[in-house]
Amino acid sequence: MSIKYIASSKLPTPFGIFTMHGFEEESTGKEHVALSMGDIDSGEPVLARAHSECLTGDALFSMRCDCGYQLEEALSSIAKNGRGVLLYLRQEGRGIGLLNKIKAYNLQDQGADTVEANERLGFGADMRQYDMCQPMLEHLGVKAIRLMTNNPRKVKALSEAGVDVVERVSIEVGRNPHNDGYLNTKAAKLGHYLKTTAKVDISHQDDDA
Ligand SMILES: Nc1nc2c(ncn2[C@@H]2O[C@H](COP(=O)(O)OP(=O)(O)OP(=O)(O)O)[C@@H](O)[C@H]2O)c(=O)[nH]1
Ligand SMILES: [Zn+2]
Repeated sequence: MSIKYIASSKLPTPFGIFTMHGFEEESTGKEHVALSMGDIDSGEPVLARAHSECLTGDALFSMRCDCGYQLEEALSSIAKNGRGVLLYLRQEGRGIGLLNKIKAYNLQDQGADTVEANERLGFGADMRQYDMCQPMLEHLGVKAIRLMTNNPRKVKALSEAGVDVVERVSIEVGRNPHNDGYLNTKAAKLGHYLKTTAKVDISHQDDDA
């Protein structure tokens, strides 16, 4: 994929001062951002996250998913570590876009799980691509990463795209009653490395009492 580097600036956050780098996909015009901190071009593996956009979780405090919590955890871990990079990838709703994600949420409100909802709308469960990551990391001088993710497909896709992922670092945060089922579905159907919460069906417990 052809990616054009556009500009960099400071980005002060509650976690520390990052440098923000803006990139543009030449074929689609999609804009992606990298936030970096510390020395990331020394060749030493860099703590990294490739975070796909989730407007609802990242900006609107949604508790339906774990995205906002993971974004915060990733930035906080990078700051504590003193060096690292977060790629903020503009592929909302696992690549189906915001408005389709709202349609998918509507189906989930009626009982579908996150995978079934995508499929009912005619999409695959996960439509994302990670081809932009390698050129973004190369521009930043990053040679190898320790990737914060629970998603085995992400590790595989990044490796296949030419990124040297030397380690997977677990990032399991933010489980709550609103995203419990969503996280269990991610583990069961998408293969995420997440502890699942056991569901005990108590609906018939008193039937013979
Ligand atoms: N279609 C759809 N997309 C969702 C739903 N919930 C969250 N998303 C999107 O899923 C993506 C989550 O991306 P990541 O944070 O990279 O998470 P991940 O691939 O599950 O893997 P991790 O690295 O373990 O977090 C974002 O693009 C969200 O907008 C949903 O119910 N339906
Ligand atoms: Zn989300």
